Amino acid sequence: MAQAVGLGRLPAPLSEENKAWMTNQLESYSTWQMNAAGLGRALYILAAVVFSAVVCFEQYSKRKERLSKVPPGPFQWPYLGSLPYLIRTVGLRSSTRLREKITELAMKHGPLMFLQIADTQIVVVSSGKIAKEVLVAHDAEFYFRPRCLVGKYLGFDSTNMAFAEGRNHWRLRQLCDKHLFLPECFASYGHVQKQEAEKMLHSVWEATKRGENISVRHTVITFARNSLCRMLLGTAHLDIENTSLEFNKETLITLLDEAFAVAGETTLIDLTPGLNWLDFHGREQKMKYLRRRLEKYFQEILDDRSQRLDRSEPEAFVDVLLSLDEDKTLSDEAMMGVLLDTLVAGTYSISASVEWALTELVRNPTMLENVQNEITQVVGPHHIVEVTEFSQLSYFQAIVKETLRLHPAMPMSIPHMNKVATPLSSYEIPPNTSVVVDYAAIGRDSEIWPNPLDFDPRRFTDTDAASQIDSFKFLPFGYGRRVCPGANLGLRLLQLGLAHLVQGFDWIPIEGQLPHDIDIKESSGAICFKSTPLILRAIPRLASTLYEI
Ligand code: HEM
Repeated sequence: MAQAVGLGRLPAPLSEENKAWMTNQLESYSTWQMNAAGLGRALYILAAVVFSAVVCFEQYSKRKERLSKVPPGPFQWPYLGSLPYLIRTVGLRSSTRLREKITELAMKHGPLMFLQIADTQIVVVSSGKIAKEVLVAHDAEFYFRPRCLVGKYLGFDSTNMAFAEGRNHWRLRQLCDKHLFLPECFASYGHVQKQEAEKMLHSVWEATKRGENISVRHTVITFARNSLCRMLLGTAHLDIENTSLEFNKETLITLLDEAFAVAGETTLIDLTPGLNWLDFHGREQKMKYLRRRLEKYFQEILDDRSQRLDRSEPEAFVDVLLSLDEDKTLSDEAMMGVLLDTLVAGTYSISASVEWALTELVRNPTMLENVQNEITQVVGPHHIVEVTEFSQLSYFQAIVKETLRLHPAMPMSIPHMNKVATPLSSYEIPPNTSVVVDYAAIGRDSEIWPNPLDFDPRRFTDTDAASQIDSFKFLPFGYGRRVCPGANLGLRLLQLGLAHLVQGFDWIPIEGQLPHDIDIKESSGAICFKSTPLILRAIPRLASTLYEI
């Protein structure tokens, strides 16, 4: 046995047998250790799997329970909903087929459809019966508007009429109803509307003398925009040659056209705030820039009108707004919002409707002849039709109503929204759901309208349109608290414009086209125009003195 100085007795070296035994023990220990670690890991994985399964199951059950309460709709992926399908069929940043696709899906899934797109829930209503529940029984619940980029920028932080809510909305509507939209108010601007209609007649006549074809859309937009601008902003600034101020007619036309184009182009990104970060094309930047220009433009008008205001005799609606608001309860933004709202909503919806009516009349020459004969019978050959004569023109009125049924200028409502869970039919609509009423689908419902896609004014010759609206058979102006406030004014200008064009001219397709070559494809966008502008030949049919102004 070895002896080391100061270390005491050292253990004897291991025998070969012991060494082997130890190695064996160590090996089995490390195998055991490895097995234990593996087991731990396995248990950990198992726990994670069980936990995930429980969470998934819970999520699945919740989702199943939630989906069992909401109306039917297309297949929904967890978190993404129907986004992948819509991206595939419509595209993320395209507005072209979105409305069409939604209507198509609703035809497949029923008159009350639920659509989940990422973080946004949408309900689409396409029958009059359910629309009545939304707009009458639950009008107070579905009266709100979802937040969106258009409301933020072009609605001047949702202070305008289309996006304001609660007291602010109610106040704006009261004010506009009382000073602009009541028949006796807009009738007081009758001379302005008449002058603009006569100017339109004159401009078409001049174009026929030059042998030009007529762009009906351009002609009617000019008439509607000029009429509304003069009623809302006054005549002065439209004609003024004032180099120190930015406002002039050209600026206004550009701004309104841009606002109309931007506001109408709803894409999937607009519908779903959670996808706003995908706005690589800078739509938000475009709106921001447009809002700055609109603000500058309208501020100059407000300042200018405030200075020149003769409080005893307001010339235009803007003067009424300013004189009513000496206590400053209406912000400048709210005034700008209302002016922009009414100019854009009014100009383009009236023009789209007149263009559709004339499209159908040229496609059906007998109807055009019949309506011209009726106007000649009632009005005679020596003067141009007056607003007071419209009530005697029953066939003409039927044409207007049939146009609004088959081609409503605003085919879908601006989205409504509920803030609390709301029962609808036998379902429950979760809070913060956007509710879109498909007004076009209601007017084309084959259960109510036989051959719904045929343009047939006889549907309205013997019936009272108001009762059709009250029974929710067609709703061109919406209904309830969000009903179009400009419906009566819109109808008046639509009739005025159409009656002048139809009385003043025979309308025929341009050379090389037959009546039925004129297509009735619809544009995308919130306001639905014919997809290609209507270009026609006009042939004067009255004594030339009637076209002079
Ligand atoms: C043929 C003419 C017109 C048609 C077919 C039409 C149709 C409509 C429709 C369907 C709505 C949406 C209702 C909803 O959200 O459920 C609406 C709203 C609106 N319209 Fe019209 N409109 C016309 C003319 C006008 C005119 C001339 C003006 C103003 C001068 C106007 C101003 C508005 C405004 C401000 C709103 C938003 C109302 C709110 O949210 O409280 N519209 N319109």
